[in-house]
Amino acid sequence: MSTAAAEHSPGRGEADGVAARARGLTKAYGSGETTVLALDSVDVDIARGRFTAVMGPSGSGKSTLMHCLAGLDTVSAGQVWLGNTEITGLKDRELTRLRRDRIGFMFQSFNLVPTLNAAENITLPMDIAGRRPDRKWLDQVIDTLGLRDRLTHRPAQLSGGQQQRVACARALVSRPELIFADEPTGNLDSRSGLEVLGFLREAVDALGQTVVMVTHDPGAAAHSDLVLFLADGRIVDEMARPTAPAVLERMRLFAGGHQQAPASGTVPAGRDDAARRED
Ligand SMILES: Nc1ncnc2c1ncn2[C@@H]1O[C@H](COP(=O)(O)OP(=O)(O)OP(=O)(O)O)[C@@H](O)[C@H]1O
Repeated sequence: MSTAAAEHSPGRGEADGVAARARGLTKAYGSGETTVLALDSVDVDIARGRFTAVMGPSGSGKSTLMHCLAGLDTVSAGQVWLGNTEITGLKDRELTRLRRDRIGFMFQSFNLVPTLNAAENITLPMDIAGRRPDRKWLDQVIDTLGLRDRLTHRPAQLSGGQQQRVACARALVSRPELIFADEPTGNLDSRSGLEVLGFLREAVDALGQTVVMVTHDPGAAAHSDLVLFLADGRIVDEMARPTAPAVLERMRLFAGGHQQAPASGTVPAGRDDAARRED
């Protein structure tokens, strides 16, 4: 099915066009009888200035979709655009530059450099690229994420939630067009998970960023504006203004008998209580 996230977005200001788009996106792994069709002709529009969650049973193609939209993986067929740039067909070097300049990534493992302090970790990608961060924006990100008094701490001196906030700031610092978050709360206790979701929400609401988050957790998905449901490599449904019970119910419908219970440490739903800072 084709999604039209921009039309479905709730009233948090107008969505401003499409940040990423795929048409007929197909990804097959292997060949012959062992071929796995991870994505089966997916059409999707990711609305700019929105928080989109991608859900689905294990193996439904969530990570593959994210990797193909982010230019981290090649496609077997179809087209992908970031803004107006078609990324399918770009050469490796062009893709590397596009990812560096226009996309932010947050993964389950924070990938912070242990010998660098928080401030150095935040600006590392820009330092590597030889670019200077916009000081005003950097300050805004640091304050929004509540990291001002943690900047000189190294990762080992920070809690899991604080480390994930640093990872979030690092993803935001170049003011990317699109932030991809793969299970960003997966390694966190529920309170830290809530914090991170609150900050992703704020990145969208206060800083105007666009976030796509892959998650297994209906409570986490409930913080988004729109949930896309994947099953067997296809987008089979979407839900605007999600709530955790409604997402869980929809997951049950699409899991085809092997429904996943939310993991322990599941993040409770609700946006309003999400931004509690524990400093
Ligand atoms: N490198 C690969 N080689 C072969 N098959 C792969 C590869 N990567 C993914 N697949 C297969 O593609 C399908 C989709 O995988 P993907 O990781 O995108 O699913 P997912 O929904 O993210 O799963 P999970 O929730 O378990 O992370 C699965 O059947 C998987 O086994």
